[in-house]
Amino acid sequence: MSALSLDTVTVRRGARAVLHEASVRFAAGKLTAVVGPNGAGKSTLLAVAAGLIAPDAGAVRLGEVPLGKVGRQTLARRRAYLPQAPRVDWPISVERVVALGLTAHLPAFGGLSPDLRARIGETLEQFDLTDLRDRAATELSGGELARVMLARAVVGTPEVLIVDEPTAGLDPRHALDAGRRLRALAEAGCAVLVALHDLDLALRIADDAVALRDGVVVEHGAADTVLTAEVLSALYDVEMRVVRDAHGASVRVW
Ligand SMILES: Nc1ncnc2c1ncn2[C@@H]1O[C@H](COP(=O)(O)OP(=O)(O)OP(=O)(O)O)[C@@H](O)[C@H]1O
Repeated sequence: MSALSLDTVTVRRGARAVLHEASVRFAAGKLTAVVGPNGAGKSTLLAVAAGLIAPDAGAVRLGEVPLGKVGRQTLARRRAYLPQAPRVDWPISVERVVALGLTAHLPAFGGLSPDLRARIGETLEQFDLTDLRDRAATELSGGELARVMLARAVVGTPEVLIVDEPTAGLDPRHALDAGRRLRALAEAGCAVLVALHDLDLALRIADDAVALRDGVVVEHGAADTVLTAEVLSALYDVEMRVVRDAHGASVRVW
């Protein structure tokens, strides 16, 4: 059974299908990179998978259950979604932003249990945010805020984590850290879906990959069969090579 699946899902914007009959399965314990050029439909695929957009045709299922039949609180507990370039609009501390990721886990009344407090502390630590915990989130740099929002998405240990371009704006160390955290979540059993323009990171962290172009899933499978020179060159309309050495693989654009 897949943790999350899309079955011939179509999303239309006006007369145009920006996602066309997409069928993809995301397994528990796997990190899937969603790649493709600008406008290919990656964010649309992620938003429909998260239940934020209702498909015009086809079905999205969490486990065996259609998303429309999953209650809102259950959905908020079981899947986390982090959009591209998230914002915080009012001055709230970093620690509280991260705590918001636990909202669906809270009892209706009363404060945070020691357990949940400890989880917030551990998550701040993992994302190198302990020193920033009392800072207003509105006063952070773009990369710092990106780390805070990723921490908020994972603090509730979701079964399915959907993340749109989590490393945009991060410096190399924090981009790698974020990639490692996503990998660790997958290894702990979470189904992780990540839209990525950073193909080197995709090669490094992905088990599976989905290649999208013009709203169509052109390839879907094990990352080493999708993230190949042939597929990537056709996908991005530019000649690409995948170079492997003792340190791993990277993509070169010719
Ligand atoms: N609200 C909307 N109304 C009309 N068209 C839209 C809307 N949202 C997205 N689109 C169009 O749908 C297509 C897919 O957009 P999407 O954001 O999913 O692409 P993407 O692969 O995530 O792109 P990028 O890499 O640039 O972030 C694009 O052509 C976009 O212009």
